[in-house]
Amino acid sequence: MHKLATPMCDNELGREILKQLGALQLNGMVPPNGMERSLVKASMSMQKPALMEVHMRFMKQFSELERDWQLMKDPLAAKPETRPAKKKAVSLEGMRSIRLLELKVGKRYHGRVLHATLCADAFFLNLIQTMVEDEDGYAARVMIEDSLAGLTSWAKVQGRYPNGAKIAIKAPLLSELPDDSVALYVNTEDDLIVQSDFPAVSVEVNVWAKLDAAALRAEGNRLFAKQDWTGSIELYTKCIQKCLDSVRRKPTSNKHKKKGASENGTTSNGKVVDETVMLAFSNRAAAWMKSCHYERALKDAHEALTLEPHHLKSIYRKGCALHGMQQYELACKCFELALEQSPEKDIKLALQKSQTCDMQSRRGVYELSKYLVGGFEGPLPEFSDYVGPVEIRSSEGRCRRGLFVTKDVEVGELLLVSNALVVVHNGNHATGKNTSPSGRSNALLRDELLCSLSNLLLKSPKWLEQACSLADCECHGNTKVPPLELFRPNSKWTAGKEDVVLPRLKGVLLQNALDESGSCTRVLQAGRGSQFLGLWPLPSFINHSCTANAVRLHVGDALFLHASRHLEAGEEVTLAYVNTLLPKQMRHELLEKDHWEFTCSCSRCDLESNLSAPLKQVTKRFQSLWGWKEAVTPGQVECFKMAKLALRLEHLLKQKGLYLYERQLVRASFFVAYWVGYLNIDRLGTLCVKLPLPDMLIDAVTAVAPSDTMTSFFAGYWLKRLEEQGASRPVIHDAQQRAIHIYRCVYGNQTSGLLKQLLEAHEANTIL
Ligand SMILES: C[S@@+](CC[C@H](N)C(=O)[O-])C[C@H]1O[C@@H](n2cnc3c(N)ncnc32)[C@H](O)[C@@H]1O
Repeated sequence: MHKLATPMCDNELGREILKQLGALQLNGMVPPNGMERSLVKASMSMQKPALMEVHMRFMKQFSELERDWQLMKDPLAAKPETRPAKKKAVSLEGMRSIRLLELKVGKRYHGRVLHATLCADAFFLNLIQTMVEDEDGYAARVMIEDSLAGLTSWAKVQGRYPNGAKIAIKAPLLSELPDDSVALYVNTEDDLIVQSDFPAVSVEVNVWAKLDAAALRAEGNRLFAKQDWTGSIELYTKCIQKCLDSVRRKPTSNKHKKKGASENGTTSNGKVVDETVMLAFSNRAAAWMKSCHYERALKDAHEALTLEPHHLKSIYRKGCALHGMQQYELACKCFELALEQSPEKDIKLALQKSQTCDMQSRRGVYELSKYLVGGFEGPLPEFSDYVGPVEIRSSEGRCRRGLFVTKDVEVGELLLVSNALVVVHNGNHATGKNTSPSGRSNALLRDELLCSLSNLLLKSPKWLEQACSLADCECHGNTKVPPLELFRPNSKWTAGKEDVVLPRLKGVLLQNALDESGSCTRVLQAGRGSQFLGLWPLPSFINHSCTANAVRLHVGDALFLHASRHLEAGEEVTLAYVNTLLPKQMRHELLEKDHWEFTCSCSRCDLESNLSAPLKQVTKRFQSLWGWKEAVTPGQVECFKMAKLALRLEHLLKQKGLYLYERQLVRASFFVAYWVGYLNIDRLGTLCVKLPLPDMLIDAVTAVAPSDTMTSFFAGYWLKRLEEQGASRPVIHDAQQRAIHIYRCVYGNQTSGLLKQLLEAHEANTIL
């Protein structure tokens, strides 16, 4: 039964209505359970169509409810009431605009105003609820808390907040609701101003109208110094507009305009029309840069240079914008040009950075050693993207597209490097194009990621096109193979006409966002939370396999993809989306839980399906014992049971007469059962003697997941054990070579010395 919350209203009539509504509920005349929940759920993602649909359904039911009640009480009272006259002394003076998508959950925006249109009929339960749409077409649910006094019926509420009315929300706050959803919260009615109450935008215009162009630029500089990039951009824009308006008004300026006017109305004939406008363009370029709008920064730097070709800061800013767009070669040229004018340290450093990135993106050579040893400490570096010997191609079956190698590739060879479009961390620090620190649940991480992504895509047509090229949940026919140029630094790429809607973006994230889990994932992130969720464009084309052949190594926001096996030219590159050292049924459950929306039918899954009934029983037993999997030292009884299960499996494998490779695949699925036996060899005695040698298990897990943490951990453990037992030198040498090979699968083509160092560091931490 749907339950109405306690009303916020102390009005007699309001209480009466709610009491009557309560009575109606008992007669079954209530919105179905979950209706309100669907509304808030829909509002979380600001998907206008979904939000509207639930809102309308709710509205309809609510209005029927109220009409029934009115008719019951007094048939005449059912007529809509007129809007109560309500005059307020309101002012929006000095407040700057903000858009819905710019709002962050939990942050109140003082001094900002959200201009919007009511796009649904308002209604109320314990507070007034309605929907607004901002000028970008994004919609949100609004909850007006302190608003019931004098508005005790649906008709009155609608009269006060009529559909289509323009409103302004002062100091907006996107607030989290108890069920993890978000809504725009307005604490008092005074913060929500309906248009007829105020002379809309004109107040704001008047404030700035009083200032001349130089004062507007100075005001922009002041906001820039306060790191208010959006605010400074607004003021530089007003300054530019003012200058251009005055130029247009002067008859002499029209002559300039005819000769070589750019689209902004400035001249490109080398003569400086107005220093103020040039500086405003240049400063706005800096502000765009700071908010990661690199294309816009480039355009403004270009405008400034059209007016003053030798303006040092504009040349430097143009270089920075090009660097941000991964046009490293062109960026270097700008910095070299700037250095000819002034040997400033900042310019030298910028040149060095662009040269390094240029080299990395062309040759795929990265210096990772200092992040691999030394506990991954130190500041996070910037790595450029790199597209190695890979291509995107149509893939068979349900996979649509996939990533394939274009030549034979050896173990450890770097296939690509990709920086996150967006990433959110469940921990402390975060950097990158668009990252945000938090301490949130998985669902909220996803929402935060969606919010960051939708903001980011407004900033660059290239990022937008990259996101649009990815698959979404509904398989909306996205089988087009995008050109690799879209992902390659320094490439010539021209923007298409991509557009994206939020529901599709949500689908894109569900299908492509990667986290820290999976058998072929290693994370090196100094000082960050270990949990993250992000979107890396090119790696999003890699399909899943339960015997994957590549590994992703996360260093900061960069994802390094290495081959973890030898690959032949034309072979598909695969990653394990989930932990693959588990039985088929558990792998499939994990894939399903992670919203991947496919059932893996790789040869390993097929093999396990073919072993059907007997393997099913072992799996069931394994799952029931799996509860204590994380415990390093489970009780002796559990260890005994697990080890016995491994023996039962060995018996089954013998009976079925499988090939060695097939046996390895199945053993790897029950890795934990063997592992517990080996770890407790001293406690379990004769039982463990019957288990196959640990070398066989290492081979099995290497065959399935050469880069899994467990694989390298186990190889390191066994090496240490052999040394302690005083095994012969050749035996220890072989174990060491095998462990180093496994480390190469994980960390890529590092020197043998470095891999040995890593192995020793690992051994020191091994629990024995
Ligand atoms: C990260 S995308 C991989 C690229 C995707 N195939 C494409 O065309 O863009 C993940 C989606 O690819 C599909 N996929 C990945 N691996 C698969 C597999 N082994 N079998 C079937 N579909 C798979 C699923 O639809 C999955 O949700």
